[in-house]
Amino acid sequence: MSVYTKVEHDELETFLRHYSLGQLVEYRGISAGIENTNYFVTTTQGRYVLTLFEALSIDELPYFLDLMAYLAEHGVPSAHPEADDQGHYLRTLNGKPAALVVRLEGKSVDNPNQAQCAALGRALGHLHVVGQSFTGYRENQRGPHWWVETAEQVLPRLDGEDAELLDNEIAYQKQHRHDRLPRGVIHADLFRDNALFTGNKLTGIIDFYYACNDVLLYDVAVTVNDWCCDENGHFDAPRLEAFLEAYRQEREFTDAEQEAWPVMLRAAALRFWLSRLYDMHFPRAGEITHTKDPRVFRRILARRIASRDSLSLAHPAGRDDGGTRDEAY
Ligand SMILES: Nc1ncnc2c1ncn2[C@@H]1O[C@H](COP(=O)(O)OP(=O)(O)OP(=O)(O)O)[C@@H](O)[C@H]1O
Ligand SMILES: N[C@@H](CCO)C(=O)O
Repeated sequence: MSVYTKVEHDELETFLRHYSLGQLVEYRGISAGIENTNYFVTTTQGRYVLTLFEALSIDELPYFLDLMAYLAEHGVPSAHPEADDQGHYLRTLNGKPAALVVRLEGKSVDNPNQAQCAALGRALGHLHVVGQSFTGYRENQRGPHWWVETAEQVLPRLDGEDAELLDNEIAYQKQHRHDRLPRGVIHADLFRDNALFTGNKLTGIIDFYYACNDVLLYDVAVTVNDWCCDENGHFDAPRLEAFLEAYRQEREFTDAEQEAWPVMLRAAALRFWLSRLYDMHFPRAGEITHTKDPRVFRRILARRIASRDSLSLAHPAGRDDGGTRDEAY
């Protein structure tokens, strides 16, 4: 249950007086999510999500809230933040930075179909295109420097094979620079639990709190590693093709991106293997965790290493059998 900061009825009523959103009808805590405290809030005028930010600082938050507003205004299915009577998206509630955003219809999907992958691919392509004109800037806090620092912390806790795989992958990634790849705003955490659907209609992308400016192809790789493969990391060709085809309708991949694809899929797998390893070995005090299994991303990484010669953006179905080489990991 992720309600770290309790909000009483009167506190919420007082808070809502700073907005033109009508009277409070009801509210309840949301159990999903790990980072922040979230409540569903219904007023006489509409339905909203109230987030109390538990870790991000007040200085960091305008980037995310301005980005969410910008994307919602530029045709990316997402939730627009609500401005208060001073025109600000951010206020304070119970000592925590807090924001209200529009509550989207729909639910996340555990087993997305081709049509849902296509809807998401199109939305991500559109986000990457319109994001080019967003003026905010934020470094990726989970980029190569973070990989190296985090690997140093988790390595002593890993067994020999895992430690070797992690060490080798960091060394491999260091040999690859991506200076020629298109960059811009990326979501950076577009997993299945961060998109809502009603049927095959994508009602919105949520949880922009890892968004940053980085390589666009990395965002594509993060997303397909979660949406378009099975639990062993095998790509599902129809879903992968549906995603990439729809993405391409918004933005064509460059030759440099085609070339970098196998490396990028590995980088994306490494990032989430590392964060899950870190969360498992160094749980935050007082956190009621929904700890996610690091082994899923170890398998995905091993699979991407094994199938490196067959991974292609031009022919995504390729040959993802990985031969027998991944047995070595
Ligand atoms: N705008 C929205 N509309 C509808 N539901 C939302 C919206 N924003 C969040 N939710 C719901 O709240 C849940 C938690 O939100 P979110 O994933 O942003 O949590 P978090 O704790 O901020 O992030 P994380 O998942 O990274 O820990 C989501 O799974 C979703 O059910
Ligand atoms: N999407 C992440 C957790 C939140 O950042 C994961 O599945 O490991």
